[in-house]
Amino acid sequence: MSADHGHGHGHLVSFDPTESEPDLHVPVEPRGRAVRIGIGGPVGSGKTALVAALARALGERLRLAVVTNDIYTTEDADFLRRSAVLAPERVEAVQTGCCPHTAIRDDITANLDAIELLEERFGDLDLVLVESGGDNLTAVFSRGLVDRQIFVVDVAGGDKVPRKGGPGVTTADLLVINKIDLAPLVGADLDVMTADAHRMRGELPVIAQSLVADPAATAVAEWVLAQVAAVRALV
Ligand SMILES: Nc1nc2c(ncn2[C@@H]2O[C@H](COP(=O)(O)OP(=O)(O)OP(=O)(O)O)[C@@H](O)[C@H]2O)c(=O)[nH]1
Repeated sequence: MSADHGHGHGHLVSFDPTESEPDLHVPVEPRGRAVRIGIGGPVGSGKTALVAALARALGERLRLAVVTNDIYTTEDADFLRRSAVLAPERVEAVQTGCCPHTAIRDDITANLDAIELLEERFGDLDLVLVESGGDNLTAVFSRGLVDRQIFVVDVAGGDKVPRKGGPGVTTADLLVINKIDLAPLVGADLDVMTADAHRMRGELPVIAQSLVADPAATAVAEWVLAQVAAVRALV
């Protein structure tokens, strides 16, 4: 439905901000495999930096591996290998060659193959982090690929991002508002961002963080540990 408001065109107004394309895959069985957590969000919001922080925080406590998704390159995997936060062979890159959301939502085969390769290489793994390529606010992971998903937005994208909605912001198991150290520099109102995020998400959690101030992403790392325990408890 479009709303005509007197200046010659209409705006679409009837979208449900939580709506996403149907998930084509059945939720993955938790038995006998690593817990999988997807990390998605717009380009440059800090997904790779968060993966590096989690590897730093949890690498000693969990048997951890990472799958990265890039459209044309293996940039994110190369960054993680160079940053030496985890052994290079613990990082597998998927080159999506198409819109990143397709590879995490519709045709998830390349990501499932990468996870399988890591599981074969390391035997028992506790956790696989799957980083999506940077996409838009509509990109979410299939439940056939991951058990939980984190959506990362950043203050540099503007304080209106949380209230724009989209299934990442509204339905991800955790919303991270990243780069809060930059809020004064870009004129973003953190209180507005956080309040909008809670309004859009109901009971679902929101963490505001700066990886500059806290390179170990302490609050997100704690959330991840709790999710690993929760998924394990289902088995
Ligand atoms: N100031 C500040 N910079 C950050 C923070 N987190 C990440 N960055 C920087 O933001 C830039 C983008 O971070 P990335 O982790 O590469 O972002 P990304 O979401 O993985 O990007 P794509 O994979 O291209 O979508 C890098 O220069 C990071 O160092 C933060 O909390 N504060």
